[in-house]
Amino acid sequence: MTAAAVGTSTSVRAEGLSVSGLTVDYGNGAGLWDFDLHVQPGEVTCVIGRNGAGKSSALLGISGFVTPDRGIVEVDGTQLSGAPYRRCREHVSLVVKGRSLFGSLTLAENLALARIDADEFFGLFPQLGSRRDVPAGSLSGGQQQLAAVGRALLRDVRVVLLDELTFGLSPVVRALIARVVREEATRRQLAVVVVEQHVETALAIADRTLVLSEGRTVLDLSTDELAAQTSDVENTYLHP
Ligand SMILES: Nc1ncnc2c1ncn2[C@@H]1O[C@H](COP(=O)(O)OP(=O)(O)OP(=O)(O)O)[C@@H](O)[C@H]1O
Repeated sequence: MTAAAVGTSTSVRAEGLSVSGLTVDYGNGAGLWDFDLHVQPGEVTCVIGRNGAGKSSALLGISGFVTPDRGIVEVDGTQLSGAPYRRCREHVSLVVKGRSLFGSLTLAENLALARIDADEFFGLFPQLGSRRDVPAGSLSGGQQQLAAVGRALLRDVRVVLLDELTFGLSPVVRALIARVVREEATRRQLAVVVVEQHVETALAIADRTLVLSEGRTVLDLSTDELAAQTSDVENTYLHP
């Protein structure tokens, strides 16, 4: 990776998240090249592809946790700049793989730290109500993932990036998360990007789906187009 290529400027205003030419070159032949994306407020875009395709690199480059070699990231027409914590605080929620709560703090304390309205949160996930004052580290994996997703969706941001949000979860919890993400994207007019390995999740929540292979976008599909070629996409780009 080279020094930050993302500076500060304002271009023609486009609502939502716009990414153009995002390139993350790890210097070992792997990474992400010339990644383009536009997600309008209220839309969900899924990014799918097999292991190592570059999906996480896209989210890390957008959020600034990895410094892109090239590319422009804009939220509502304003180019993002600055350290990752600033980007995440002001514009972007990012849920990474694994759990992203403070394990020694209670669920309620985790929410307070992110300035989330607890009533709104427990309205989304009433099944977590009884776990409110339990240390987040002692919640089950699925409960922690629900909490991390809810916290990301309810923060005062315009863009939500979710990496493998259904990884390792039961079908019931996967369906619950998918429903909440879809509903909150619409209700809060969020631009949401979801990295996924399951076409079924993309079919359930996405307006568009990008398929990555070896660091490049090989397909950009509407949900109808994805439904029409699900087995081709799975056989060519998802299965080993
Ligand atoms: N810090 C790094 N240094 C060197 N190579 C890296 C680094 N991070 C990722 N890579 C490589 O870049 C490529 C893309 O990785 P990335 O994690 O973005 O893929 P992914 O599609 O998210 O994969 P997975 O589904 O397995 O998480 C892979 O070949 C990976 O090995």
